[in-house]
Formats: sequence, C-alpha cells, structure tokens
Amino acid sequence: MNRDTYTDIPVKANLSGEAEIPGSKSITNRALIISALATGKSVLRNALESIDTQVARTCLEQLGIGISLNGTDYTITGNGGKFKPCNDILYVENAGTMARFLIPLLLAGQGEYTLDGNARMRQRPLKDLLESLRAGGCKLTDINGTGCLPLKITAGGFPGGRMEISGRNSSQYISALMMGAPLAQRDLEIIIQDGLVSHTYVEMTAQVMAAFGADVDMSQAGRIFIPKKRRFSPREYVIEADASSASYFFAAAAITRGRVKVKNIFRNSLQGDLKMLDVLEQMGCEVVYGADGITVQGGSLRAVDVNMNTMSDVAPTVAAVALFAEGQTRIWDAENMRIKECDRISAVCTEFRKTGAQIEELRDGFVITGNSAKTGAVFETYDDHRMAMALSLIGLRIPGVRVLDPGCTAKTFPDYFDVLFRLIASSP
Ligand SMILES: O=C(O)C1=C[C@@H](OP(=O)(O)O)[C@@H](O)[C@H](O)C1
Ligand SMILES: C=C(OP(=O)(O)O)C(=O)O
Repeated sequence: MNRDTYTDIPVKANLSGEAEIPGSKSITNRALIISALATGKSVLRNALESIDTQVARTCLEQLGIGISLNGTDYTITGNGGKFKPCNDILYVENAGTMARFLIPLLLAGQGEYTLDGNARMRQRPLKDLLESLRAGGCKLTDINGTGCLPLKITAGGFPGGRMEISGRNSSQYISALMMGAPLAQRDLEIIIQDGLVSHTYVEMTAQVMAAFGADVDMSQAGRIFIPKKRRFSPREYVIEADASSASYFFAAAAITRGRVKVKNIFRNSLQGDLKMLDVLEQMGCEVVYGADGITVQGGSLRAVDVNMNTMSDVAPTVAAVALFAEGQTRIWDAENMRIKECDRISAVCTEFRKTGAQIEELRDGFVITGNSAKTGAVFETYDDHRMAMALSLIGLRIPGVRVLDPGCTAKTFPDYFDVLFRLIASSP
C-alpha cells in the first residue's frame, strides 16, 4: 500500500445531488467471459474500466480473443472458447472473479497455462474449486502447495458431469463451473454442499448466461443443471451501474441526512448488493425507485441487526452508516469477509477504533455502537478499494479524516474520489 498518498475528507451536511457510477464489475467480467465463449461479435455497453476488468481483458487477449474499446463500450470477438496456448503467465492481480472464473475454461484450452496473482490473491482460497475439478479427473497443480495461486493448469478438457462443490467460502467457484458449461464434455450438474454464500451472484451468473442464450436450470435447491454444448450466442448487452459502488453514495445520503440519486440502476437489478437499500430503509432512510435511478433520502438513523451473508461487499458501507445510528448494530453471518482483498472484519474494527468508536469483533461480523466515534483519524486502507471507500464516508461527519492510498479504489472504481468531491462541490 502507498502510504505517501492520501485524501482528506471534508465534513458536509445534507449532501444532495446526483452521482453517475460506472458499470458493474461482476456483470462486466461475466459478460466478457461469456462473449469470449460465444462465436462472433458481442458489444458490451457501459462496461466498467478498472483494474479488475483490465485484468479480464488482458487475460482473454492473451488467450486469442479480440477486444476493442470505444469509451465504455467493448466489442468482443468470441471464438467459441477455442483458446490458444499461452506460455506467458496469466496474471489476475487481486481479481477474485478472474482467478476463479478462468480455471474451468483453461482446462478446455490447449497445453499448459500458469495463472498467478498478487501477494493477497496468493492467499485467497481456491481449494474447494480445485478439489471439485480434481475429483472429475482434471490436472491442476497449486505450485506452492497452498490451495491458492500460482496454479498450473494442464488442459485436458472440462469434463462436466456431476460435480460436487462446497459453497461455503465463495460463490465464485460455482459461477466459474457454470460459465464453463458450453465447453463441458457432458451435461453439467453442480451439487452445492454445505450451503452457499453470496448466492445472489450465482443467480446473476445464471441471468447473464441466459441473456446470451444458455439454459440454466436452478429449479431444485442446491442443484444447478446446464445441458452440454449449448453455445452462447453473441449479442449487444447493456451493463447496469455497479450496486456495490453505488452503496457509498446511498450511505453518504444516509450519513449526512442528504438526498442522493444514483443513475442507471433500478429495482429489478441483477445485483444482490442493492438489497442494502432495504437495510437503509430499516435504519430510517427513504428510498425512491425511479425510472432513471434510485434516490436515498437520509433520516434519523437507528441501529439494525442484519445478516449480510448475501451482500458482504457492502458490510463495510453499512458499518459506516451504523456509526451514526442510535443504538447497537450487529452485522453477522459474513465470515467470508475475512478472505476478501483484506480481512475486512478485522480491518473495519481496527480502523473504526481509531475514532474512539466502540466496535466488537465477532467471528462472522461486528457489533457497532452508534454515535461512539469522537475524533478524526488517519485511516489505513489495506490495498482494499472497499476499505478506502467505506472509511471515506466517516469523514463526511467527523472532522479530520484522512484516507491513505486513495488510489486503491482503482480495483473497481478508479474515479471514486472525483465523483464524491464533485458531488460535495455541487451540493447546496
Ligand atoms: O461473483 C462475483 O462477481 C462476486 C462474488 C462475491 O464473492 P464471494 O462469492 O467470494 O463472496 C463478491 O464478494 C465479489 O466481489 C464478486
Ligand atoms: C471481494 C471483492 O472482489 P473479488 O472477490 O472479485 O476480488 C470485492 O470487490 O469486494
């Protein structure tokens, strides 16, 4: 992390205005992969340009896929998943999506591939996915024996068939298997064992796949069935604004008792993180779902008790709001926050305490005492975009907040601080 750069956050009451948020990371990376597997030209509109999606484009280009950019529109020439051999390392930085999504596809490629990531991605698990694929006969070598990257993938086909996999640690494993379905040698039947975290992302995968012509049957709980050799069809596809990125602006309205509209995102979103709006409603905000976006009006804030299993990416955002709510907020059932860009449970507790706030660390979340923060602080951000964005919100209410390494938001939202400061400057 770069401790030499920082951003100071100005206090602002009643923040009001409109924010334009870039496209969804999760949908962009799914649509990129699916377009690469289709045969022919697809156009993705309002795609996200950020480190996580650049990583996706670079890896796909290394595998022989043509991708051109025009602003936020991508044109992808898919080749039916006939990926070319690649001697260079496929480097995913710290993009969990790409670290997981590429594995089944590379198995169906040619020769041997090496997949690697940054120091943190080398600690984030792949084990459940590797075990499930190895049980189907796939050759996958975790080079350091850690169950993580770097990984050597020996292409020998993506077998499909009945695949059992744990869904406890990450839903990305399940999405990865699903998107490999058109390359599978047999019908793909995924049996999810011991629960499924972040399940709305699996539904998102099914919906984006269906938009490109796939047939995904999720009618039975814990089972996903996708018939073999049903190819993706190329198409033009519009990507909605990123709900996790939008969460900081909704929260800013809540914290400052302002009124903020985020454009290009709607009630019927594919993104489960939008459900944080229900949490803000419970906390006392008003939410208006409009024809061109969603508006949050801040109110008098009260604490909540909330299970964040399906939307752990926005748990640090809700935690920042809880700091200004009356009563004790408990955020729980989100243990996999510990295996994200940093251990977000521990990091939120450490940083919030710098303000004098009372926060109790749980195994799977935290308990925050509202209105307990007293002073500004210099916040570390752990090379984690969501830590930087969530912590910045505290500075809207408490003077003297400095966020270190603001550039780390580039993982999913390179212009976050510009958008925030523009909104502050234009607010009455
Ligand atoms: O599939 C996806 O696009 C994602 C799934 C979630 O991860 P987990 O399933 O590991 O919780 C989420 O945290 C991540 O930011 C994106
Ligand atoms: C956890 C995240 O990302 P990923 O798992 O895709 O790296 C995130 O964006 O908060």
